[in-house]
Amino acid sequence: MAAPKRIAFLPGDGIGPEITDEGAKVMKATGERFGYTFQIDFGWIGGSAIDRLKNPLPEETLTLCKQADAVLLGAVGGPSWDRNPPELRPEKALLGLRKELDLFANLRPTTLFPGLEESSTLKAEVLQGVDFLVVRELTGGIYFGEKFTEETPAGERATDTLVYTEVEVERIVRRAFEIAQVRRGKVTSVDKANVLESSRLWRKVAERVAKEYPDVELDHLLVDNCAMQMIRRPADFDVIVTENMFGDILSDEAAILTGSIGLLPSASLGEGHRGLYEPVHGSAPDIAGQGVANPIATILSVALMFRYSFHDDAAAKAIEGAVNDVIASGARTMDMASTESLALSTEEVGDKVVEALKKYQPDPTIPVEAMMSNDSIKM
Ligand SMILES: NC(=O)c1ccc[n+]([C@@H]2O[C@H](COP(=O)([O-])OP(=O)(O)OC[C@H]3O[C@@H](n4cnc5c(N)ncnc54)[C@H](O)[C@@H]3O)[C@@H](O)[C@H]2O)c1
Ligand SMILES: CC(C)[C@H](C(=O)O)[C@@H](O)C(=O)O
Ligand SMILES: [Mg+2]
Repeated sequence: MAAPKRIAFLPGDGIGPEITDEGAKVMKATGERFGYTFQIDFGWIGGSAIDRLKNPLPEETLTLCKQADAVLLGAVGGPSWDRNPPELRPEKALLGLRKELDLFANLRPTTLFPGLEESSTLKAEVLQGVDFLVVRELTGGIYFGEKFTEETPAGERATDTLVYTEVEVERIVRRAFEIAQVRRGKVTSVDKANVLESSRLWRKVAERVAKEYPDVELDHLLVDNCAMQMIRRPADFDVIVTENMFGDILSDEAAILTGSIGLLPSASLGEGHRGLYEPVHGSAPDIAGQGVANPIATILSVALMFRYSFHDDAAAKAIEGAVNDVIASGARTMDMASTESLALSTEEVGDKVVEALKKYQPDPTIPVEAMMSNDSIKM
């Protein structure tokens, strides 16, 4: 048997521990079926790390992540730390980890699960065929620019700067084109080139890179228009590539198409195989500790781990197929259920995915490569 995969396991805050338990359960069940073993190393991160070690991203956690094949993260943050100084905020850990591991490409797929059309606030006919991927730049832009606050005669003045270099834009745009080549061959580059200098650079680089991918169609949208088109004609999108903050906002908006933010997974990748896998949503302090959070975003993030870090599409597809089967069977956590009384717990949904995974049979008439949509990229 191959060497165990090393997993840095970072549950974090709020619902983080509840959902990552289910993610780990599904990861182990997938391992049993597809021949993997795991060395799972726990690390403190976020608010819980501040409370224990006075540091949102302790050195030992960072080392664990650097030594790992993949990182599985729950979420960080919560009201107890909201008044902390910037260096002692839970979110600082997330940004630090992304930067330290150079995870510049954040993939956030959005697909419609048959049977969940009614969970969305949008009309079912608008949602038919929704299957797109937001490729969010993750280590640059306004999140990482110079920031400071100063006293002025007009009172306090706060500054955040939005900076991108050509190299940063090129590598993320290139990644988007590579992904589009194995999807439906369409990239929408989203910017605010009518106002921002950094967006004008973004657009120029996107156009230059596009020439190397004649099989992929490129179009541009201004971010405000994109926010509107995403709910007006969501099925038209294939790959959306955009800068850090626009990607953050647009990917939460995309949750409305699937019916719940509790369904959206993400993979954060660099140049190598190591990746960080986490749900798009946060620590949901309003429902933490109740055992009602939806674990599917985390479980689907584990599927992305198999696909992008272990290059095993069959295993990834098995998890996604099992989630499809569980949703089709009517199993729902509170956020997806039509009435609260019918809702299952976090753990019950995780158990059902494990059961479905054991029974899951790929369709033998479809080769694995043809089943991929959000799938393989050249890395
Ligand atoms: N990656 C991360 O760790 C991450 C991401 C986003 C926000 N945050 C942090 O999380 C905290 C809360 O942020 P927020 O409330 O703006 O966003 P949130 O995503 O935590 O919650 C928004 C809403 O969605 C619901 N929700 C989220 N995940 C759910 C799930 N799995 N199942 C069912 N319902 C779910 C919540 O109950 C809440 O009503 C903040 O401190 C924020 O900084 C962390
Ligand atoms: C918690 C926060 C720093 C983070 C972000 O803005 O990147 C989150 O919203 C996300 O989408 O992963
Ligand atoms: Mg976000």
